[in-house]
Amino acid sequence: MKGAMLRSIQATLRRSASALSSSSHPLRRGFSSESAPDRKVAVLGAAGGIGQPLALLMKLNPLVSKLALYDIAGTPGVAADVSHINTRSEVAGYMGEEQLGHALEGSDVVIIPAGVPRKPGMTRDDLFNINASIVKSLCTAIAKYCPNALVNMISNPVNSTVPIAAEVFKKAGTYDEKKLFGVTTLDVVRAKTFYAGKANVPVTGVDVPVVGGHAGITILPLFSQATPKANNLSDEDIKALTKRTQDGGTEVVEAKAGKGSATLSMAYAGAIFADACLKGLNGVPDVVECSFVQSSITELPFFASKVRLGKNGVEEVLGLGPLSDYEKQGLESLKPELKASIEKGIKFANQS
Ligand SMILES: NC(=O)c1ccc[n+]([C@@H]2O[C@H](COP(=O)([O-])OP(=O)(O)OC[C@H]3O[C@@H](n4cnc5c(N)ncnc54)[C@H](O)[C@@H]3O)[C@@H](O)[C@H]2O)c1
Ligand SMILES: O=C(O)C[C@H](O)C(=O)O
Repeated sequence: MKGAMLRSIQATLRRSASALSSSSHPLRRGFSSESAPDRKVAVLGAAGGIGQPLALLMKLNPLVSKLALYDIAGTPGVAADVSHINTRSEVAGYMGEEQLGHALEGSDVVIIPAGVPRKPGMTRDDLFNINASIVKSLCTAIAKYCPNALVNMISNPVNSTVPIAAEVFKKAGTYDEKKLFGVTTLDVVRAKTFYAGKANVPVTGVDVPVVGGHAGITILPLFSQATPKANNLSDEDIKALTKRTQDGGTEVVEAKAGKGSATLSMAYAGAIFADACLKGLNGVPDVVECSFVQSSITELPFFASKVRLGKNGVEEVLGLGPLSDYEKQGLESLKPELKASIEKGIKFANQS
């Protein structure tokens, strides 16, 4: 019995490794390691629940030549572990504030999953008091040591931490709106999974844009634009899918029952988004992902929508496209909450 189980696990691992090494895998498409330019990626919060699997996935990405893993504790072990994987990038671990500058220097992309996660009963905004200060100090260091890097903000509440980062960069004189991203890819990942399940279509071909922000009703999946089109979904189905996408984070927080929030699916989503940023930097055409960025597609200064990525980061913020009446309502309902979260971040960054 044990032998059969072991053989089955080994077969699964072999299949996963072979899928990852295939040039059609989303994390490998675009360049072979031989033709890709040198790119340094830094992960801040690398010893955490998201940081560790994200470090693994970035180590598997052939577009990365240097991987810097930074945390306030625990990075030497994570870095030693990940560094033994026989892929392109050189890995270095950095621990404690005095090593943060070295971790950041020369970075092309900085991914930030540093900070505390939710426990059941908490909103993402309940994390503000702790995470706002963490993000502020990390962004101050980014402005000093790698002001040209693309910043992928994962730390919650994203609706406030992205405006905080923007204000810190403005004060430092380094702000470039094309280079700051709130990572909302997990909302897209969830919307695709839930839609494929309900519509009974293969998930690999599914696309669903998700706009707005990254908390509760500010997460607005646009199922009217989902592809392939599903004719078997009722209005009630779309409402249920919307609610499940909006509550996806809470579903995981409750299932983990006090042991944190989404880490593995977030690491996957974070790796997909960072890979898209790297492809854009490398000049791969037509790289489009949803992200929470500085925006003028609504009256709000930051908004998540489809974004075309290029050699300088954001190349174009794409519009919302045609919305159903239900989505139009959702859009109007989310604006006051999103506006308040953005303003809270801006106020925090400027008062302390
Ligand atoms: N954007 C999203 O879709 C999304 C999804 C899931 C989680 N998150 C958020 O990501 C964050 C991290 O979640 P997690 O589950 O990995 O938490 P975690 O507690 O497991 O890990 C966080 C890590 O951050 C480190 N850290 C704390 N202060 C730091 C600092 N000043 N500098 C560097 N590192 C620091 C901790 O030492 C820890 O290793 C949370 O805020 C969570 O809400 C966002
Ligand atoms: O829900 C959380 O607190 C974490 C994250 O924002 C998520 O969407 O899973």
